[in-house]
Amino acid sequence: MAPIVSVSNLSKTYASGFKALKGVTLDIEQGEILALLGPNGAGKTTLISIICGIVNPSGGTVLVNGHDVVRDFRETRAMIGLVPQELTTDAFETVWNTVTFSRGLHGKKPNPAHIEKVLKDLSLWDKKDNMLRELSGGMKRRVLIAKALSHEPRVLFLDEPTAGVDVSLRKSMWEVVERLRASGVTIILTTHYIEEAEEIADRIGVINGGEILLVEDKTALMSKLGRKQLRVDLSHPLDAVPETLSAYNLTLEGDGHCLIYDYDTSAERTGITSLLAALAEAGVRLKDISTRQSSLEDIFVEIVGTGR
Ligand SMILES: Nc1ncnc2c1ncn2[C@@H]1O[C@H](COP(=O)(O)OP(=O)(O)OP(=O)(O)O)[C@@H](O)[C@H]1O
Repeated sequence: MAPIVSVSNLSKTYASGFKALKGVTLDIEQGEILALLGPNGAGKTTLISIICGIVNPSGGTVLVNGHDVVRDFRETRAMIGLVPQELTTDAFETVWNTVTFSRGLHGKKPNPAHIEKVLKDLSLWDKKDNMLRELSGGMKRRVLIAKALSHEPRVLFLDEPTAGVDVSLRKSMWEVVERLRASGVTIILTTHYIEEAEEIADRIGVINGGEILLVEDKTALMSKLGRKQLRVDLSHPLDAVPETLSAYNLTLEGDGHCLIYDYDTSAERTGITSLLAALAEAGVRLKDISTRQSSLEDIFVEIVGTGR
């Protein structure tokens, strides 16, 4: 299937001369959840803004369902919903009117039944006649999502949807995202919460310094770059790693009370069995052993740190 969004060789130089995007190429598949991770200033918002037609590119192209975002602006904009970081609508307007108005802005005919469904899905139905200023922060965020869904977009961009949101609301927003995906909407989210990407994304894109460093299936990424660590707590501290264990690349930590062994999860043999035998052979007595899997966060820090 052709990608729903196709970005090729996209660049953006702002009027100040700053190069925010340097030749970004990225295909987004229909129906997936793609999380874009990157440090502050990486270019995430710039990329999203160009796809949504809010910022003009300096070079390259973006196609949404085959339409160019610059040339066929109306068609592409109608297919996209954008949930920005902040609510900028009139605080004295009601939820119902705000969301209904949003639909009209995209040139769609009124459809009260759709607006009702969106508000119900987002648990905002009982607040439909409230003014925005009467809502809690979390409800205001859900209004932003409702606005973005008002015109039935096929692609939804969420720019840090859960920044500053409490844990339970974050989980309920993830459920909303999951339901949207189940209904066929393609979702791209930027986030600083790596745990969020780990939880809900199908693919992870890492962007830094205006360049895409990697786009990969989440599970494949975790198993390819994920490493495991075996921690061996010792009954008696060691001054140094015994000579006979030098082949294992062990590190001694905790004032000699703990040996750390890094191993590759994808390797056929992890070497754990022979390590444990070698430890016994060397007369090293164990108190406890535990393992730790590197998280997406460890992987992210490694990728961004080395710029690979
Ligand atoms: N209008 C502008 N004029 C000049 N430079 C800009 C403009 N907008 C953004 N930039 C610069 O482009 C770079 C990328 O910004 P962008 O907002 O895309 O990053 P981001 O990845 O979304 O960051 P954050 O995670 O902090 O939201 C930053 O260095 C920023 O200062």
